[in-house]
Amino acid sequence: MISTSSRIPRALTIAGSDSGGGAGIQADLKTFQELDVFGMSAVTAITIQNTLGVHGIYELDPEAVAGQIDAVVEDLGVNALKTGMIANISIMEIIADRVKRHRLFPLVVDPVMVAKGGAFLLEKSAQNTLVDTLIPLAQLVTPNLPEAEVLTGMKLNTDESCKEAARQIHDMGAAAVVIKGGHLEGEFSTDLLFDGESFHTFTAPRVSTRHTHGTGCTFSAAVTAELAKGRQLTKAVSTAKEFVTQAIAHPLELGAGHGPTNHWAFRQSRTQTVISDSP
Ligand SMILES: Nc1ncnc2c1ncn2[C@@H]1O[C@H](COP(=O)(O)OP(=O)(O)O)[C@@H](O)[C@H]1O
Ligand SMILES: Cc1ncc(COP(=O)(O)O)c(N)n1
Repeated sequence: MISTSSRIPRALTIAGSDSGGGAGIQADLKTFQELDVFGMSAVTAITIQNTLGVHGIYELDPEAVAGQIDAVVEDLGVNALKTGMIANISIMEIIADRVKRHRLFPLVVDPVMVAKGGAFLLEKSAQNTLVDTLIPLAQLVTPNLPEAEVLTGMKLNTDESCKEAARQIHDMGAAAVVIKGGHLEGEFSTDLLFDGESFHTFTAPRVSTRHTHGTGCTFSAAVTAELAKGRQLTKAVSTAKEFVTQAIAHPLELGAGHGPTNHWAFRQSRTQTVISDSP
């Protein structure tokens, strides 16, 4: 029998564990699975977390993070990877080392800094280290608005300022940038992609909901899954936008706080069949 394993797209997430299952490693693996991609993980930190917030963080030894990356790369192979919560500079530096050593590509960097509840998921002094380590290695960086402001030092309150920020992050060495518009207000939620040559916008109706825990993780994981299948960047971002929009629009209403999104909503939106009662 001919082995088909080499044709199965495989994606790696390097991120923090969210015990509540809505963000981090758990959101990434669910998203990979929903998009028919085999998911693998390298955990950077374990968070004690639920919909009410982050109640504790246990950072892993950088060598433990590197060991997980080496183990999956050397045996299973990685078609695309993403980073999420990185916790500290030592972990960031060892991830950058492994990306270079194994020539891992394409790399999606979600520059996770602060959880929606306010907890720091990356030590503050490491925020700008991203610019010297991982951003220059990235095929795509996916900051939300506050993260783009930290990276560029700009106040982002107009379309033109967002475009300028995207240009600046591209100039830091990233091949492409998506500035996500979830933190804005208005009828629509629009994300701005700059691929080094042109700008593309991805717009969906804004859903009025408190269940937006893990939206950024889910979006960047969906882009990574699509890149693992060999999709072109604009198409991958477009599918990811559709995935996260469905996940937000069909909330599961779990937990007493900011609940998770619905990771199976995208699949259901594609497979819904019309049931007819005629004989
Ligand atoms: N209320 C919402 N309605 C529709 N889309 C949203 C909403 N909030 C966020 N999004 C989308 O979810 C994705 C993640 O964005 P955002 O929430 O800004 O990221 P993060 O979780 O990193 O803060 C983006 O595609 C954004 O447009
Ligand atoms: C482990 C982990 N990674 C990322 C996030 C960010 O998600 P959000 O901004 O929705 O809180 C999180 N809360 N926890």
